[in-house]
Amino acid sequence: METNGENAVMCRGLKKVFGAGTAEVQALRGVDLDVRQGEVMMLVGPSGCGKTTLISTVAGVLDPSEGECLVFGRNLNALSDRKRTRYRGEHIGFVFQQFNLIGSLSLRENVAIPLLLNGAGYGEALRKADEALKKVELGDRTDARPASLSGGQQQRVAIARAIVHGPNLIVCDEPTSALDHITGQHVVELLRSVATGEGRALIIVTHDSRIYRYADRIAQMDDGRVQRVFNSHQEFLASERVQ
Ligand SMILES: Nc1ncnc2c1ncn2[C@@H]1O[C@H](COP(=O)(O)OP(=O)(O)OP(=O)(O)O)[C@@H](O)[C@H]1O
Repeated sequence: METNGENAVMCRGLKKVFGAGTAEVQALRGVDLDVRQGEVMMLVGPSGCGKTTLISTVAGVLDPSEGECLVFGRNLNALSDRKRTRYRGEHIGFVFQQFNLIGSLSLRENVAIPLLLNGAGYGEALRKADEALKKVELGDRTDARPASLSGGQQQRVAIARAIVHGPNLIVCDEPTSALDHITGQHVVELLRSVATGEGRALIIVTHDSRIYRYADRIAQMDDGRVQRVFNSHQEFLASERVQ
């Protein structure tokens, strides 16, 4: 993966329209956003302002209606479906509010899924899954089923699954909202430790003010646009107090 020191993510004039006619929704109305390598960028803003649409577009899951988004210098939307799926599978990891684990599979099988989708052999995939589970301190539970774990532990399995293939960009949609305060903090600390560094970046959509302090920068969205980017959580909280 070449990085050349460029931004991890660079969005310019990103627009996304869902539906048509009277059902038309302009979810993104011209987003400009840079995410630097090595940083944790949090996206905040009221419900419906376009946060999930933005990270889905950045991650190449949705096509923008207009504008451009480069991920490590690459325009995913210019790639064929096959190449884009491959790029996503190799370089991007996803963590959601719901852990989305498969109940009938063991933890190690759940975590191995991205590698198997990328074409890895079964044995190698399981070995790497075990390593990822160790990183999230569940190395002693590899054969367990998800239902036997607490919510925080299940989210840690979901993080192991998001990092098992060594992605450069991890996008998270409300990763702590189903967790209690302390567990949520542990989960974000873990995400920070595994997902940042040169050639990497972490984007977290959140409503959870208790985790703002783990952000390097906070982008505030409203009405389909990034209205302002704060250089620290203190700066963001100070602006909230003024309003
Ligand atoms: N697939 C879709 N089809 C039609 N409209 C959609 C679709 N996905 C999102 N929208 C609409 O786009 C707008 C932005 O939605 P989005 O989920 O990105 O907001 P959000 O900021 O993530 O909200 P929340 O914080 O509630 O999750 C909303 O009006 C939503 O109803």
